[in-house]
Amino acid sequence: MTETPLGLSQTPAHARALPPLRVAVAGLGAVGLKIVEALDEGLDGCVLTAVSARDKAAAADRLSALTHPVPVVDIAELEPLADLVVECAPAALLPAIVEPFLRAGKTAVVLSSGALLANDGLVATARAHGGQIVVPTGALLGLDAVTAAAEGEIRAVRMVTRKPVRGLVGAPYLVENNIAIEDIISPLRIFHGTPREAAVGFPANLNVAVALSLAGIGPDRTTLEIWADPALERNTHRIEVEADSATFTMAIENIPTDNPKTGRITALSVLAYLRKLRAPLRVGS
Ligand SMILES: NC(=O)C1=CN([C@@H]2O[C@H](COP(=O)(O)OP(=O)(O)OC[C@H]3O[C@@H](n4cnc5c(N)ncnc54)[C@H](OP(=O)(O)O)[C@@H]3O)[C@@H](O)[C@H]2O)C=CC1
Ligand SMILES: O=C([O-])CC(=O)C(=O)O
Repeated sequence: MTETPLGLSQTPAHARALPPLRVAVAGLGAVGLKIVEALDEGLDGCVLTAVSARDKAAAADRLSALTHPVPVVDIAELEPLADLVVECAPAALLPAIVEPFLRAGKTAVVLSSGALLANDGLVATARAHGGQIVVPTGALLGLDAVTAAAEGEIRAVRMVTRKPVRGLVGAPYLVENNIAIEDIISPLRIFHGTPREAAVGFPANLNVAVALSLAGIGPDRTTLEIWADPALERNTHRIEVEADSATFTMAIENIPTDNPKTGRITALSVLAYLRKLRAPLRVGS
């Protein structure tokens, strides 16, 4: 971690006094493995206590270098082992991972945020049991500003996503609409609609658009364009917000992980969130 001006990377006294937050990670791909490795190296106030993976033998292999080994268990076995779960698995597994934690009044950090729209009963579950669903900023930026603007009136939120072809190939929307992008030689707009529609058509690509919509004016009023660009190496998102408090434009170019759909900053966003939970000074909301 970069040393901060106020020494935030040092373990604060009160974090040492509180029992560490027990963290489970569900899914050991591009996001999950990075989070697991960082927790194993040590993150103030948190301790990794369990992970879940599709192939337990392969997971044990991937985790063999950990200093503090943890059990690899089925999704259904995670909840008793942790206070908080980080969901970073395929979107279809979202309810199975998150619901037990919410029912126990615990926290679920959700990366497959697009799947929240088809599973919106989870919010009622969280409310009924005192649990909390956290959608981190993930591969995006500026959700603090969008939620602040939403305390006033937001008139419009527009997002334009441009991705390398390899990060989009195979998306259900492209398959269903016979849109071939493998051989394009110039940028092609492949989608214009809402985050709600994109969550169905691009379930592994546009979690960020749903997160933005949940922060602002919702998945039906936010507008979204998706472009496939053969010249791009990075997933790029440009966002414009018009509100009664401010007008702002934000842009991010995400360096991909081994998974071309997922930017490196995604896992770091979760680590930053976890670090803030027990920090004596919290910057950003
Ligand atoms: N909110 C945001 O900003 C972002 C969200 N995402 C989303 O986060 C999620 C994780 O992304 P990423 O890490 O890149 O995805 P990966 O595909 O790299 O990893 C997903 C992992 O989940 C594992 N998995 C599959 N089935 C199970 C199971 N039954 N139990 C436990 N684990 C299982 C897979 O195992 P195996 O490899 O063996 O199949 C794989 O290791 C995705 O839904 C992605 O769309 C991604 C980027 C940004
Ligand atoms: O939306 C996602 O799930 C991932 C994404 O665009 C990115 O990493 O830039």
